[in-house]
Amino acid sequence: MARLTAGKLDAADDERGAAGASQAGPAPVDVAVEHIFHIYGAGAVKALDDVNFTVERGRFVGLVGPSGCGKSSLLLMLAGLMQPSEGRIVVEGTELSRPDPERVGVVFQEASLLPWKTARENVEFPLKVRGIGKTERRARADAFLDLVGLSEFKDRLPNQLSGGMRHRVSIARGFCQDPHILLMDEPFAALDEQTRMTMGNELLNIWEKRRKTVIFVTHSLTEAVYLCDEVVVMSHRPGRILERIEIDLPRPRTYEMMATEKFGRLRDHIWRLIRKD
Ligand SMILES: Nc1ncnc2c1ncn2[C@@H]1O[C@H](COP(=O)(O)OP(=O)(O)OP(=O)(O)O)[C@@H](O)[C@H]1O
Repeated sequence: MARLTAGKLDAADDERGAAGASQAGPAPVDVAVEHIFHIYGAGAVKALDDVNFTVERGRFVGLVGPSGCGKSSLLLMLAGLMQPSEGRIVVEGTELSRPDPERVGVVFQEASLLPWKTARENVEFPLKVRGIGKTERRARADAFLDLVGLSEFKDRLPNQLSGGMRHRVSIARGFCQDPHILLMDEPFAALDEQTRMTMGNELLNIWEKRRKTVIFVTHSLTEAVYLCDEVVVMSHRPGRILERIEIDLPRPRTYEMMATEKFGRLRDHIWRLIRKD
């Protein structure tokens, strides 16, 4: 599997100084979720109830909570794809009122690739839409396909790839757009456990190199603890924030850490919060 050797990626490093997490002092707030309330369909379903939190630049933040608590709704709002009934989302100091893929990119649960385009063309496509020239977009797509270990498969169509490979293409496409903030809605949910673990490690490898701000929705508490700097725990619907939990495990994360007492304590704590709610 490709590692972090793609020189082109260094050249494209984030001009915002996205490695803010490693700089002295607190990193700037990248995303502020300000008192979000949301009601679907003429008051029939109250989905979110005063959701309020901030995410600092360069952090990997998990969003967990019981099924139907409003995680996907919140992510759609963070992507500018849906407006809340009340409250606002502020990204880099500006209110987000519409999709802005240069600032906020999204990787959905379904790999959602265009079936008639090759892996490389799929990764390139959003760059093409943004008017980036062929040479540059191809170089960027190839670098990220290399990073997710798919250099040899870049000319294959999605139906010629395994489920795990399609997800890798999808993740390469998300990072390739080089958004400041990357939203991920259960990107590995459809994968078997082994592929899921591998993909989690690949994602961390890319993130450690790029230090994007990541907001990652998952149902897996193990995955949340393993990947994240912080886990935001939501209540049953209508979703509220129950607690923000700092995951103070060292990086790089390793498989062995999962067997430690600290890892177990963090996971149990989140589980008890969700269960008792
Ligand atoms: N378009 C809609 N119209 C009406 N109700 C909706 C709509 N979309 C979502 N809901 C309801 O809003 C609530 C929150 O849904 P949402 O999909 O955001 O939750 P979730 O936490 O992502 O769920 P899951 O973990 O099961 O994916 C649920 O009760 C859902 O049924």
